[in-house]
Amino acid sequence: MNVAIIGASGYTGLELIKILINHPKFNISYIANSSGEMNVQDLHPSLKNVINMDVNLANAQDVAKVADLAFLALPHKTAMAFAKELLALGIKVVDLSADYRLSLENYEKHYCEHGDKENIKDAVYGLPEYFKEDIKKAKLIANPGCYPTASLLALLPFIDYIETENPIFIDAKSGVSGAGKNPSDTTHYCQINDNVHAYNPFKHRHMPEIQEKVKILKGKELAINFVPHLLPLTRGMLVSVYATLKDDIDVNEVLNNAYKDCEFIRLRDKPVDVKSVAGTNFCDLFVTKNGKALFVSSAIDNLLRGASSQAVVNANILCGYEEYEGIPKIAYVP
Ligand SMILES: NC(=O)C1=CN([C@@H]2O[C@H](COP(=O)(O)OP(=O)(O)OC[C@H]3O[C@@H](n4cnc5c(N)ncnc54)[C@H](OP(=O)(O)O)[C@@H]3O)[C@@H](O)[C@H]2O)C=CC1
Ligand SMILES: CC(=O)N[C@@H](CCC(=O)OP(=O)(O)O)C(=O)O
Repeated sequence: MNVAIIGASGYTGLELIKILINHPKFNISYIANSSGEMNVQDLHPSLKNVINMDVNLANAQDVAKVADLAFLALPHKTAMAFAKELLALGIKVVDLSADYRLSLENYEKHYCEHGDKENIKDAVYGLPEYFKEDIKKAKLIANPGCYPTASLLALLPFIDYIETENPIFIDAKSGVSGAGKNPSDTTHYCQINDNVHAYNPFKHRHMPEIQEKVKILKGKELAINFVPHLLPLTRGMLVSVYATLKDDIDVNEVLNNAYKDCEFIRLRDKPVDVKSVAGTNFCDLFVTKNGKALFVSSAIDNLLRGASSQAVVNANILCGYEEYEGIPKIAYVP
């Protein structure tokens, strides 16, 4: 199947190219950014002698001539304009931005006015472990945020077993590539190097995304206290969930039962780390308890399981391929 990548000059766009070059079923037929008129090797010198393609100025009509499915690796707000046009042209869309992840009401509360109120209703949240049947039938996939991916995979199996009156904390840490390729004061080398800090505590836009999906899947409206941190790493995400158990349960059994048939979840018997998942679609999970205190830890690669490889898994499921086809599994270790 021919596919397009729009936003190919960004960090997640590059990861999409790298995965799709080796994919047994997808063929990259169109790549674009906001300017075009260059070769992909000018954008990404790391792809020299690997792929030789023109980069186009992104245009939905042109996509429709050469592709059946498009990956949108674009900023929020920009993505919805392209998605709307592509869907009208009969192109399936996997959107890596936040534009279709939330209900219309929640989106407009936490982002901005929505420019595609028609399609947001039918978008499917692309967390394969929980929405696979819906993904199979979708035309538009909203790929989850990186923090919600790591947080939901750790938290969801325990929702039925924790005291929901006590605070639930999610302490999350991300590598700097999570902020995209454009540098800012916060991501400047001198600010990030040898440093670590929290940002937007209890106010980050991924908190409502986590809460909304817990409500949909578990029927519970929970106050989840989400605090992200920035780490001096290029890629990687480590999430720690702290909550209180109702009863003395076997926490490993809960996790095992939740994910026993899941290709891309690995249960670890020691606390997880980001390097063991870097370059892969795995989410590694570890759980332990101290009396009623619960600790669940999850690690993903923010650019892959948190974005591009999860997007290709969603496309695999959507197209009726095996979910693991062409998906990276070997980590960048050491
Ligand atoms: N980085 C991460 O870890 C994660 C990112 N995401 C989401 O994925 C999306 C992409 O993120 P990321 O790759 O980090 O972002 P980058 O900032 O690295 O890249 C953005 C891309 O969008 C392109 N672009 C911007 N405006 C336009 C336009 N009007 N027309 C065509 N192309 C345009 C840019 O092209 P140009 O070079 O021409 O400006 C660039 O290729 C975002 O929505 C982000 O929130 C989701 C999960 C994790
Ligand atoms: C380190 C860093 O800045 N991370 C980004 C999240 C990136 C991401 O996955 O989320 P979206 O797709 O919702 O942008 C942030 O905190 O906004």
